[in-house]
Amino acid sequence: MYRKDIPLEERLILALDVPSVDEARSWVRSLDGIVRFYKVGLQLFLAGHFSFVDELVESGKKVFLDLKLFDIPNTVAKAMEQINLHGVTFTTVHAESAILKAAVEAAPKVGILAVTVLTSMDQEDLKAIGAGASLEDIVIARASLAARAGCFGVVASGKEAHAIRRTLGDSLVIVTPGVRPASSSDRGDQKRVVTPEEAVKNGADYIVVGRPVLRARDPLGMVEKIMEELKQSLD
Ligand SMILES: O=C(O)c1cc(=O)[nH]c(=O)n1[C@@H]1O[C@H](COP(=O)(O)O)[C@@H](O)[C@H]1O
Repeated sequence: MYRKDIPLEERLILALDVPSVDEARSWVRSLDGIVRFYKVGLQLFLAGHFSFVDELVESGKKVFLDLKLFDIPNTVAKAMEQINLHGVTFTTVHAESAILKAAVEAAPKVGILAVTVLTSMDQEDLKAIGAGASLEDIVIARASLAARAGCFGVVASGKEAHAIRRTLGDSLVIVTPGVRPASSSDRGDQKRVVTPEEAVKNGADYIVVGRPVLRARDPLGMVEKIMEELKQSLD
């Protein structure tokens, strides 16, 4: 079951996967009063650095800084110390025990989300890198590491959200990307997709959406549709 204490306007995290700060600003402006939570990923961070992150935070938006850190614990801890200075709500770290523990310790002000298995991967992709276990077992193993390391939550596909809830209860928030509204036929590079409704029903607390909004003919209409679907899916 998803967490009940999160306002509806914060459950949709818009992925600002755009090449410039100007474009990002224009999205945020056009969604003022509708979307309150934004994800800054590698592309935009490399364009706008922390000054754009600070601008978003100062304007009252919540920021998910998605840099998917993966390095030795000391290096991740030093990077996390920088992130800890900027008022971001969530940031991502790949799920390995010592790395997660180092990240949590170094950034007490940031909600650390452990990346389980990317939504662009399927069982075949895992096999190709020598992982013999089932995709779901790997997601559960990584989510369990996240819980033990004191992470705030995990990034996981809506396909495995239910299994995470079944195994770990509601100790972690679940942030779900790879979301495609039923009307959207374009999955892009995503292999494990769910609708907003399926994500919530399976236990996701937040959904992350990029291209279905950014490439929509009517982006505002798409956001409203997703919000409405979220609202209907919450009890
Ligand atoms: O950490 C993430 O946010 C993430 C994890 C994951 O497993 N899959 C995934 O798609 N994402 C991010 O979620 C967003 C999804 O974008 P769209 O596929 O365009 O909706 C992108 O910014 C990805 O970087």
